[in-house]
Amino acid sequence: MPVVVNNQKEVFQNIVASINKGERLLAILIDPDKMELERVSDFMSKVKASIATHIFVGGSTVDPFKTDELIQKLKGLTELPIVIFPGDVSQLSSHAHALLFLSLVSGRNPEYLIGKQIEAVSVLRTMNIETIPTGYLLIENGKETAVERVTQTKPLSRHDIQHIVDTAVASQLLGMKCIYLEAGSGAIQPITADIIQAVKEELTIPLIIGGGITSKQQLDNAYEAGADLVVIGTAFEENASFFEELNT
Ligand SMILES: CC(C)=CCC/C(C)=C/CC/C(C)=C/CC/C(C)=C/COP(=O)(O)OP(=O)(O)O
Ligand SMILES: O=P(O)(O)OC[C@@H](O)CO
Ligand SMILES: [Mg+2]
Repeated sequence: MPVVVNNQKEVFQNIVASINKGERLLAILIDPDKMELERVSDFMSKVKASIATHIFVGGSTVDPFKTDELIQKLKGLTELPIVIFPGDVSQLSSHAHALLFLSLVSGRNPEYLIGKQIEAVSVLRTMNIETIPTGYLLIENGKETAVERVTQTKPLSRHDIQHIVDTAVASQLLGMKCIYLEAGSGAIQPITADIIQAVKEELTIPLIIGGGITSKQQLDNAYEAGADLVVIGTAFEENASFFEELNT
């Protein structure tokens, strides 16, 4: 069987089309380890009434099979594209619409630069899922993050903006279709406007921003600075009324 990977590029192309129309995209990140299946239906009715445009599913550590179970359930409850944001190969599911094919380019751990990706190929061969090559940059936020622990890598200094920009541009030159600047789940300080602006200025591909965004103001700040798609997880996990705040 020929190797993978899909000719449909719908999710990515729709992201680009939306950006070109000036739309602001918002992904709600659902962590399979933190979302009980009984709660999904109620949660998704709030998502439906919100400004969310995408569902991301993933976690830095997740029980095998939980992702697939959750995605199957989500599919009956939403029309939004469901995109896997994987911490590991065990999170791949044939039921998702797309997969962020991440490489952790801020780190120097070969497992997360190319090892997991090679491991994923034998699984991808069995599914027909759109893959979106994504350069993933972890930026320090003031406390150690789960991604740092799991990958045994150091985040980039938030003060060395030039190095962050150069890392993002190198990723684009390597052929990445998206850049994801990550402050980490529950970050004390989200990615700053200065960093977003400087990176956006030199990129021609979509820019994803996530980590530590817990207010409408912070969300708007990220868009104003140049974020194309913002990812929010923890704020929805910890504060059910955040959905209402977003709709104001
Ligand atoms: C391409 C494939 C199959 C795998 C990629 C593997 C790579 C490079 C992963 C990048 C590093 C990593 C562990 C990313 C995790 C991304 C993620 C889903 C973060 C969200 O989880 P958190 O919310 O940070 O952590 P908690 O689970 O602790 O809340
Ligand atoms: O959970 P939060 O802090 O919203 O972060 C979202 C995502 O970028 C984490 O990988
Ligand atoms: Mg989390």
